[in-house]
Amino acid sequence: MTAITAPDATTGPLTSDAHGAYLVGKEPVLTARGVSIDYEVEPVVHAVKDVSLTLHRGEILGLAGESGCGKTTLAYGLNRLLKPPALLTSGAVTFHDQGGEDIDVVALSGDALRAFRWDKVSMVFQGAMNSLNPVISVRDQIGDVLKTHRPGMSRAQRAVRSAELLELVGVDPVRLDSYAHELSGGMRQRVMIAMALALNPQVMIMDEPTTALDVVVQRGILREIMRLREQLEFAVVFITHDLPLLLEISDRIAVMLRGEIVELDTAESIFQSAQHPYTRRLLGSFPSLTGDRGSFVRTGEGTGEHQEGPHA
Ligand SMILES: Nc1ncnc2c1ncn2[C@@H]1O[C@H](COP(=O)(O)OP(=O)(O)OP(=O)(O)O)[C@@H](O)[C@H]1O
Repeated sequence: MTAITAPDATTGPLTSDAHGAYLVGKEPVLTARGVSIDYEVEPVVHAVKDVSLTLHRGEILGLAGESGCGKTTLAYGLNRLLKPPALLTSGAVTFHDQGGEDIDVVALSGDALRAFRWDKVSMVFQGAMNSLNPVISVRDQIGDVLKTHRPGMSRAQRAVRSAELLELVGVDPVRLDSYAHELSGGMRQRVMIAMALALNPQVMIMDEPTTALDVVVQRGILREIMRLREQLEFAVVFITHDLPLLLEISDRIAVMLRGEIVELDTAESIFQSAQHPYTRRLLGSFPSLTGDRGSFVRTGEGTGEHQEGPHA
């Protein structure tokens, strides 16, 4: 088996071909069993149907499928972010905490639920970069997360941690004094990722985290996420329409069709030997995945993005 090396921060593919090797011996961190979620409207929308999956420590699990298949609804269900008319009608979601405790996510409420979100599982939303508060500095926004969830931290400790978090995501800590409008889209998204990382979550759910950004900025941020995942060992549920991208970054990919997971396998197997006709159709709908050029997906060759700097 090929040895795993950290991808170079500035050049080369986002991740190595041996990615799937991360799963060997890894414990589960989040499991969903028989999860069904409806939107209680007229007529009822069965958005997620009997979904079961296991996310392992440090794993990147890609969720693929066309618009409306239920990816976001499932992700919200995993993090207990569903709001009416969405309702989890059946199933279990269990978080397997680092200390060995199993947490019944569906049963959480009140303070325990608030602590669980951010602390154990955090989320970077689609378009999150637009949700930074325009009248509060980056310092105070990161500080607020720390103040709420780590009340024992002093102001000085919060300042140190906030600077460290910006450095982690490739933003110069002088930006702590900036406001959202003073930052580029890429920087704002990096700040959102810094906030999601603030409490050292064991799982991050990322829903189209870079879709609104241009390709060079997107790849810079993704590379940072890949590097941080190796450094901090959080697991990622990564949602995007961009199947070529998912094949490149994911350890495993779950393919959703009309609320169900129709195929779940390693990225390699999905690419080489997809079993479900829908998966094959989905792969076929991306010209870059077919023919000779398809090879760039697993190697990063020929994408013309090697000259890009790390702080795009
Ligand atoms: N508030 C709502 N009320 C009723 N139906 C909804 C609501 N939100 C989503 N749905 C429906 O639930 C289904 C799943 O939607 P969801 O947003 O989870 O899909 P998705 O795969 O994430 O799509 P996209 O990639 O476009 O975000 C769709 O049929 C959608 O129309």
